[in-house]
Amino acid sequence: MMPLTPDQSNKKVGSSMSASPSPFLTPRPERRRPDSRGSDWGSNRQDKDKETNVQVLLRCRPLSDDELRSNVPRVVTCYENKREVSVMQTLANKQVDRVFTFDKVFGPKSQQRSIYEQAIAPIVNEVLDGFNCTVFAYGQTGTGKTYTMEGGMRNKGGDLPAEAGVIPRAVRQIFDILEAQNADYSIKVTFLELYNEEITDLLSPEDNSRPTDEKQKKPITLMEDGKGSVFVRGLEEESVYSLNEIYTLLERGASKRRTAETLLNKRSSRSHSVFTITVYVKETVIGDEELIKCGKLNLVDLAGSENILRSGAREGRAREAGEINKSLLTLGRVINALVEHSPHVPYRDSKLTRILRDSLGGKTKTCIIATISPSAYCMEETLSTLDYASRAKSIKNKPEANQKVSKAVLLKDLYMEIDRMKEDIQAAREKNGVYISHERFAKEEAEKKSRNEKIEQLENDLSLSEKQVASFRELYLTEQEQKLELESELKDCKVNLEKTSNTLHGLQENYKLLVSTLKEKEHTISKLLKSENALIERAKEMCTDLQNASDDINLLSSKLDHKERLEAENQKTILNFGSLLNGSLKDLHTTITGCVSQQQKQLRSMEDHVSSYLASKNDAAQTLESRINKMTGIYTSGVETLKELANTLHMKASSDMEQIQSKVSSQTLAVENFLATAVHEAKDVICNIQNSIDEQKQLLAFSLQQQEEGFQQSLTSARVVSEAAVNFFDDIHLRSSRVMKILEESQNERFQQLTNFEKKFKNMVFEESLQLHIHHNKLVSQREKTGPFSTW
Ligand SMILES: Nc1ncnc2c1ncn2[C@@H]1O[C@H](COP(=O)(O)OP(=O)(O)OP(=O)(O)O)[C@@H](O)[C@H]1O
Repeated sequence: MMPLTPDQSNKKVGSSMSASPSPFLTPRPERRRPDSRGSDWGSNRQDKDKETNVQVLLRCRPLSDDELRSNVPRVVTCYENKREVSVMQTLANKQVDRVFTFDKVFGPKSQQRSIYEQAIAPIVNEVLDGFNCTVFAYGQTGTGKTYTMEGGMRNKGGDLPAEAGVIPRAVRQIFDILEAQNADYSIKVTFLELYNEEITDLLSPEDNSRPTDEKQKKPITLMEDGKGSVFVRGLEEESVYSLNEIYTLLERGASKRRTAETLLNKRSSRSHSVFTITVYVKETVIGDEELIKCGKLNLVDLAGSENILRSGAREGRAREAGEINKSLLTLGRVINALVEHSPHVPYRDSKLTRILRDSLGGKTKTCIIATISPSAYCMEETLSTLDYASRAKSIKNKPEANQKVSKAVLLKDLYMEIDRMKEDIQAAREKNGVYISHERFAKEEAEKKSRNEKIEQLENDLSLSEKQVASFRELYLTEQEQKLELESELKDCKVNLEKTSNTLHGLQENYKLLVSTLKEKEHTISKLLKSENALIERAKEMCTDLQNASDDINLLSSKLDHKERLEAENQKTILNFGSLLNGSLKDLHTTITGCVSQQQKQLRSMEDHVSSYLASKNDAAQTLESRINKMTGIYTSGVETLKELANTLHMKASSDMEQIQSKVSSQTLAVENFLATAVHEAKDVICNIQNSIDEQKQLLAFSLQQQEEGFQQSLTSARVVSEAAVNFFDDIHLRSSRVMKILEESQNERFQQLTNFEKKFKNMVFEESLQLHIHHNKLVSQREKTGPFSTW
């Protein structure tokens, strides 16, 4: 490594926040030459036209241990691949997700290293290419701005720890690249703090003669260089030659930063800090001239935007928070004005915005890291940060590479700087007298000596540069000659141009003609299009009709299906009913047959009964007859005996005959009367019996007849019932088959109608497409006739 201008002492200079490479106050444009890395270094004219948006990255920190312990709900989800972050918001009892998109999104699990490699390393490369770049962290207090920007500085062994943030990593990358290129370089750093609108130098050496507060925080002024750029006058600019040196400075500066414990962060930064690293790299160029390339990286850690009540800030802290919010508010207004392209951008309203002027809407390449917390308790601030960052995405900067400075210029600038410093010292002496310690005097003397040596060296370089200027002059002359040649070429070109313009005129006439034909054609085409549209409309209507018809058919077929299903169900029910009825008829039939057979049995038994009864009656009549016959026999024998007795008596006593005769005759008369009455009675009895038998017979016959009639009647009624059931089923069957037939017919009819309609439709479409085709052909032939220039 060969550090350029090894200026061993600290020096006080005006540190510019603008694009001009401090400490060279008047950088001059030099001839452009290709960069050793292959980039078009110094291609400022091209760069000027290139607008780039401010890059906005979002980082969401993990929940802290306290938050995890108290089970704080998370409302933020990061989708790193989609570069989106969504916040779950509850509005009027409804969950609403607000989604924001950024250039890059880093979730709670993302590591310092990956953030650096993905987002910051390319920016550092741009710095080494001669651009001014700014990275700043913005977010609510306690969301990890300082963690992201600083993190852990270095391990005991000097290595970077895993939690090292953007600043230590950027510094390391710069050194690593320059060393690897074996470049001739010089690095200078400044570290300032902006607290309650006062700038202090975090790198100034401690002065033990001053009271504690004063010695640590020397106010420094912000000045404008008259060209719109801002620089900080009196800011310590330290030259650094090694990584360790820079880390020591960083640690010293960081330890001086004002921090305090708030409810939201145990070590809350109460100020904005700006760490600037300026890299000068010597370039070898054609001839003897040496050019110096300069790039600057501003790493800004803003104080946290905070809700004063929630952060628990009071009195001094509250004023602090108020100032912080005020400067952040101005930053917000500046961002809004830039996004809305307002004619006035209120940069001057706060020191923070004055310092960041070139980074917002200027020539610097800027990257904002917005930090948020996933906690539901911080949702309001998270949404405000996301809105802020989203708006910042639209800010456009016009990055320009810093112009390279020749050594001569550098030398001149250094002289001027020395003069100015001398003037400063003189002024200071004249005012109060200045005390400089021996040590410091010796140091400054040594510094002066080395500077003088440097000046000498630069003077040598200057003479070389002058030689180079001479060669450039020659180059200029040749270029002048070339210019003359070009001018004559230009004249020729003009003549050609005139000719071409004449041809163009002719062509324009042609064009007009063509335009009119084109218009006509367009008219025809528009008509054609209209008819086409009409056709399309009709086709659409037909399609809708067809659709409707098909819908109807579908409906009908679904209805038919339904009906068929119903009929099938009905038939099933009827069949069931029929089988049931058949069963019951069979049962009835069996019951009736059983009944008939029973009745027949009964009749038969009755007949048997009657016949046995008649037989018994007959027997009784016969016994009665036999008895009567016997009685008649007895009577006749009695009569004969009586006649014999009368004869004997007649024989025995003739005297008493008359008496006896009279008696006998009376007796006979009596007996005869008795017999006559007995016979009569017997005859009556027989007659009665006969009558009763007849009556019984009649009764039996009548009951038999009635039974038979009843049986016949039940038989006929059963027959009638079964006949009626059969008729009923036949009727149902007939009706269902008729319905089926009707349905089939209607279906066929519909189908026929549809096929007819389809045919008609196809015919129509065919005819219309034919017509279209004919039209189209006509038009094509017309176009072909009118010539090749006509277009559709
Ligand atoms: N990504 C992260 N991973 C782990 N810890 C983190 C992360 N971000 C922040 N922290 C921790 O959260 C705490 C607050 O972070 P930090 O001080 O960086 O916040 P800040 O935004 O700078 O706050 P302030 O604005 O108050 O200075 C610290 O203890 C830090 O270590």
